[in-house]
Amino acid sequence: MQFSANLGFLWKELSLPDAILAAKNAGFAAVECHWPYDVPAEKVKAALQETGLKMLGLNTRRGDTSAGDNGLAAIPGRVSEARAAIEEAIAYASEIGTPNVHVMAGFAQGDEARATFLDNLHYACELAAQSNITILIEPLNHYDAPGYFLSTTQQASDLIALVGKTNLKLMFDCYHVQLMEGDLSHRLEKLMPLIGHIQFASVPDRSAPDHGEVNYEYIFKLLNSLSYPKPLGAEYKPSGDTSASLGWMSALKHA
Ligand SMILES: O=C(O)C(=O)[C@@H](O)CO
Ligand SMILES: [Mg+2]
Repeated sequence: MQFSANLGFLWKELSLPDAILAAKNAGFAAVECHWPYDVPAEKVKAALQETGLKMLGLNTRRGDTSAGDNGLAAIPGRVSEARAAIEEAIAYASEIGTPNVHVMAGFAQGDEARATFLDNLHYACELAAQSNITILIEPLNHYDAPGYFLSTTQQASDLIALVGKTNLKLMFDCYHVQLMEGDLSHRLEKLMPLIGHIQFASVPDRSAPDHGEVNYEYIFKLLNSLSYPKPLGAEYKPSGDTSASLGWMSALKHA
C-alpha cells in the first residue's frame, strides 16, 4: 500500500513547500492538500520537483468562510463565484501537475441546489477535461458539516450518472462514509468504478488510523485484493506532532 499525506491536516504548522519535504522524508508516496491558494504555484511546483512527489488533489475555494461558507457549487445565486473558484482550482492544479480537483458543494438543500450543482459540475468537467484533470465530489458527514449539500455515496453516484462525464468521480473518504452509511467493504467494492480517490482516518475521532471503529488493516487488504492502484489519502488530525503520529504507516503498509 502507498499513502498520500493530506497536508491540510498533516504538518499544518509548516509552509506547504516545507510540508511536502516533510512528507517525503516520512516515506509518503504522494501528497494532497485542501486550499493551497496563498502559496504561489511555482513554489509548490518546485517542492514537488525536488521531492519527486505528486500532489494528487486540491479543493476549490470555499467562499467566505468567516460567513460560514463551505463551498459554492450547489448554492443557487452564486454561480459566477462558484465558477471562478472552479477556474482558479483547475488553473492551479494544471500548473503543478495535479490530477484531481475536488469541487466543494457548500451548505444548501433542495431541487434548486441540486440543479445548480449539476450545472456547475458539468462546467467543471468540461473545463477540467482540457487539462486532463478529474473532478471529484465528496460526501461529508452530518456531524462535521451539518447542512452540506452532499452527504451520501448514493447521492454522489446519482449525480455522477446524471452529469455523465467520464472525468467526474467520487472521493470516497472512509471517515465520512463510515459515519453516514457504514458498510465500508461492500460500498468500496460496489462503487470502485466511480472512485477517483480514497481517504481515511480513525472513526469517530478523525485521528491516526490505528484505533477506533474501523479496522484499516482489513480495509486495505480488501483494496489490495481489488487491485486498487493509487496511494490512499491519510486525511486525519494528529493529536500532537505529525511525525510522532505515523506509527500506523509501517503497520498498514503491508496490509
Ligand atoms: O473534509 C474532508 O474530508 C475533505 O476531504 C476536505 O477536503 C473537504 O472539506
Ligand atoms: Mg476527505
